Formats: sequence, structure tokens, C-alpha cells
Amino acid sequence: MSSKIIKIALLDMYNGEPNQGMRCIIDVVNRFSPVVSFEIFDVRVKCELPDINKFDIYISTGGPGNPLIGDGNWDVKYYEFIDSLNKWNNENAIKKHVLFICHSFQMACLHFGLATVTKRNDTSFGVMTIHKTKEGLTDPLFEGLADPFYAIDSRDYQVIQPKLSIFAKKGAKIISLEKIRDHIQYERAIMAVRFTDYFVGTQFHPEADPISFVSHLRNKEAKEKIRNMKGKRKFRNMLEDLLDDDKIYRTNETLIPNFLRIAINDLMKTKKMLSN
Ligand SMILES: NC(=O)CC[C@H](N)C(=O)O
Repeated sequence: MSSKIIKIALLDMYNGEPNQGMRCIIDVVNRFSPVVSFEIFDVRVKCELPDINKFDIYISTGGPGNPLIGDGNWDVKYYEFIDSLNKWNNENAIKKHVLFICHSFQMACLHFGLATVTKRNDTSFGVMTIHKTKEGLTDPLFEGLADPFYAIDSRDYQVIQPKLSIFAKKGAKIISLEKIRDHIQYERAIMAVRFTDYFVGTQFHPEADPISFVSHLRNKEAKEKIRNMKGKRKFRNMLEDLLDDDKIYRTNETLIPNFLRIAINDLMKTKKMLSN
């Protein structure tokens, strides 16, 4: 392993399926390459998980399938792993920072007992508006993002029905919500949660960049499916949103970089304190 000061573990939850998430996350992480190094762990195919003594920051990716179901092996280990990181943070001065994305976010919400995860009536895919809650307005993860801001969403499942007493007991906070859908009476899903000062997660894909989205649409079937789902006009509007500097580019350039900057600053401070 390299001798760079901060070590990042990327928990690949894609189950061996082709995806854009890994490339995008690596691209963002590489912007911090003077100070960080990273290693990838294939959680679902190889049941690989990092040694928590060796890594400071963890990014757990999106992934396919039903977040309520694992194979009884990797999912059990994954949950034990999250518990061990949480325990570490309760007992140690130098903290472990974790970002949960999409599939991982759904699993974390379930694991911490914060909400219910159900299948949506239809797939959510595309450029979506994300609304900050009151807590989200001051959360450093969203600093530099407008309210609402824009993100790529790609999912069949949703995190809903928050158990507010458990949120209160754990000190967790809902920091963003789905857009208000005027004509539909569905509950707005939870789009991001601050689990603790060091664990945070988003239902959307903060790593996504316009190229990743367009690559996905090069698959004819995927394109037709989405065009039919949205209708021609909405589909075109979405493509236009992709090119807007203030939308997907902004989120890509802001959210994970905020997470990494906050984590790196904290780690540099506490590591230095302990070495003095
Ligand atoms: N992109 C994702 O990670 C999707 C998460 C989950 N498999 C869903 O369909 O909702």
C-alpha cells in the first residue's frame, strides 16, 4: 500500500455488473490524489471487506437489486463491518468516515432501523431535483449546493416512513427529500441522511457526471425505456439539464469533494494531535 497519508476503501457493491459508479467515484477520489490513496473491495461477488485498522475513509457504492435481500453471507459481513466502524468511532479519537451511496444508503437506513425500504411503483431514473430539509440547509455535506439542487437518481426502491423516535434517539437527521409531486399522493422519499458526525448517505448518485449518464443512454434499450417512461419532451429537457453547469456538474464537483475535504481535515487534525 502507498505511503500517502489518508487511505480510502471503496466498497464496490455492484455485484459484478457493468456500471458507471466506480469510474465516477475513482475520478472524484483522484482529485485528492496528492494526499489520498485508495483500494477497491468487491463486497458482493468476493465478499471482500477492508481491515478497518488500515483505512480512514470508506465510500460504499450503489448497486443492483433488492436492498432487503443479500445472500446471507456478504450482507451479514457488510452489516457487521458497519457495526465495527461505528464501534470504532465510539471508542477512538481518530474517526472513520463513511459515505453510503444509493444501494448502500438503503441498506444503512434499514440496518440502523431508521425507516422502511419498499419497491417504487416505477423506476426513478434521470436528473432529479433534491430538496434540502431544515437540517440539510446547514449540513456541511451540501455546502455550495443550492436548494433545491440536482442529482442523478437511478433506482427501483425507496426509503420512506422514517421512524422519527429512532432518528432522535440516534441523533440521525434527514437532510434531503424527494421533490414534491403535485398530482400524486405518494410520500416523499428520504434522499439523504446524516447518520452520525462521521457517517452520511445519499439515495441519489453524487458521483455521477454527465458522461456517465450519456454512456448509459448509448444502450438502445435503456434509452428507449427511459424515453418511453418520461415522454419525448421531458427526456429532451433532461438532456438539457445534463449540460447545465449548475446541475449535475455542480453536484459532482461539490458533494463528494465536501465529504472528502471534511474527512481529510478532521483526520489531519486528529492524527497530528495524537502524534504531537
Ligand atoms: N443505483 C442503485 O444503487 C440502486 C439501488 C437499488 N438497487 C434500487 O434499485 O433502488
